[in-house]
Amino acid sequence: VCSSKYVLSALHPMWQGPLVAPGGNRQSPIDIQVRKTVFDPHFKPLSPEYDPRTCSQVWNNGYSFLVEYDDTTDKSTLKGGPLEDTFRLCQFHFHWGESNAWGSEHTVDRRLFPAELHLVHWNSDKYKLFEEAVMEENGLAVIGVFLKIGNRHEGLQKLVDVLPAVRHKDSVVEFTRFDPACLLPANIDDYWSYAGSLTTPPLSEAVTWIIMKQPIEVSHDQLAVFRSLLFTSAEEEVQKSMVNNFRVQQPLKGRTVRSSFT
Ligand SMILES: NS(=O)(=O)c1ccc(C(=O)O)c(S(=O)(=O)NCCc2ccccc2)c1
Ligand SMILES: [Zn+2]
Repeated sequence: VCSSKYVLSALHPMWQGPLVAPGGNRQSPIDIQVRKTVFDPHFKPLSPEYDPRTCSQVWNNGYSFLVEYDDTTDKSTLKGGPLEDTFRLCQFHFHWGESNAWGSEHTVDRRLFPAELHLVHWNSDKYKLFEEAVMEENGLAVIGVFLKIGNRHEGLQKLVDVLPAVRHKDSVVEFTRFDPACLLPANIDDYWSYAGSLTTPPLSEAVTWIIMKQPIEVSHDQLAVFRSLLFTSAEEEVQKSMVNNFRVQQPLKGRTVRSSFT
């Protein structure tokens, strides 16, 4: 399990974090200007190998909902692509808007998507724990997948069906045997990669981002269930809809975005 309450509970009021982390020169998210990306012929095929049995729970941390995986062994890993080491899956979550017009964190030539999926992995070759890896520049690898409105996503529906059980902040529900590979697009060979950061506090500059070119399709109704979640806990008088949980875009600061395709 890679995210702990103490960090995240302080998350909500400042979840956008400072506009630019003090001294940050590799902050995320960014706009991917396709014509400025550089093809890297050395990228290997990306090889996600996920074991659905490592899926453990869904919790609402007051910022998004996280689907958490048991990351005490190398059962669900990501290798290849731009990565030199083996990275262990610890959680996935989403960012979305109050309307279908926006919601993603990254953009492609300024194009916004209604939502974005992040699969968070940490470098288990070099570090023993997520909390260690998150402090290191090669510590994390996050796969980003854009969501667009279209056909209902059958694989996602199992997750959508349990979301009402985690409506409030700090609620948790058991969730097992979910294969996150079903949320990847058909084509995982075409992606962009750049050196960036967490988009939530502590905004650590530890992330190798791998952004898929091909979006996945989800239905309007499925995304509407995301918006039925709440930022607030059951005790709070005023309930706030969990929407627009994305960070503002950050300056590229001279970074190169590499592509796996021409
Ligand atoms: N958009 S993102 O991929 O950058 C991201 C968003 C949310 C979280 C999270 O934990 O909620 C995470 S996390 O799982 O990496 N946790 C980061 C906060 C944290 C740091 C150190 C120890 C525990 C939690 C990442
Ligand atoms: Zn994220």
